[in-house]
Amino acid sequence: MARVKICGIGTYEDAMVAIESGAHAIAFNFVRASKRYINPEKARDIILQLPPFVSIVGVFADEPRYSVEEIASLCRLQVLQFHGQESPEYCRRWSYHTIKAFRLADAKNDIAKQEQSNALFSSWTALLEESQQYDVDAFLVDAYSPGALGGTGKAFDWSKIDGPLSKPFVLAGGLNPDNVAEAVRIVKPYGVDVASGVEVGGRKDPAKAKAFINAVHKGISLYGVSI
Ligand SMILES: O=C(O)c1ccccc1N[C@@H]1O[C@H](COP(=O)(O)O)[C@@H](O)[C@H]1O
Repeated sequence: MARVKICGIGTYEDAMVAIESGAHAIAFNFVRASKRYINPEKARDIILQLPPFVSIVGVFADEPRYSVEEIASLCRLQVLQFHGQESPEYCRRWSYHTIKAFRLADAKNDIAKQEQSNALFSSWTALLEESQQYDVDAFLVDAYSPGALGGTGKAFDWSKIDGPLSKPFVLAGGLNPDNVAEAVRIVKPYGVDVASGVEVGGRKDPAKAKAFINAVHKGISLYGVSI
């Protein structure tokens, strides 16, 4: 089945909801502008109480390299997700697994002029071309939502995905228990990532998280192969 990452862990309870539901990875958000931002010390306190065999991911956006290094070491992160305008050079030579996130808008006109960025595209071809510059371990594609870097619960038009990326592909943006089985069937991603879709009142919800992972099981697919 597709790997599942639950993003935006804010409490120990959130983490255990994700883990007990069967998530393969959980993510802590260190993007200061995010409503899911967590202070690194608080994240560390949670992480040190967690059981093994779960990948711990840190989400960053245009954070200076030294600061990412500090947080990754403090929190014993295993994976870094770069969700801003990080360059190919910035994304190289980390001693952690790395994921570069791009955002895909449904149409060119949707993109506000002041938001043009090297991580924001309206065509799969352009995204694919840019991705070739990056030496990372996986790519994540999220929806474009004006004024936000991610975590908005908005999906993009999956039919725009046209051809494989060179590294494992994580689908994100507006996934929830009702649409993720179809998303997995259509897109056949390596993994799926969810924040809003498993929350109630800003906290991870056990029923939604379990329903999400059950639905991923129904969609199946890992690397495009049904297993
Ligand atoms: O979750 C956030 O608040 C966030 C903020 C800034 C960058 C990334 C963020 N989260 C990522 O957004 C996507 C999709 O979230 P959603 O399921 O649509 O709510 C996911 O990749 C998160 O890692």
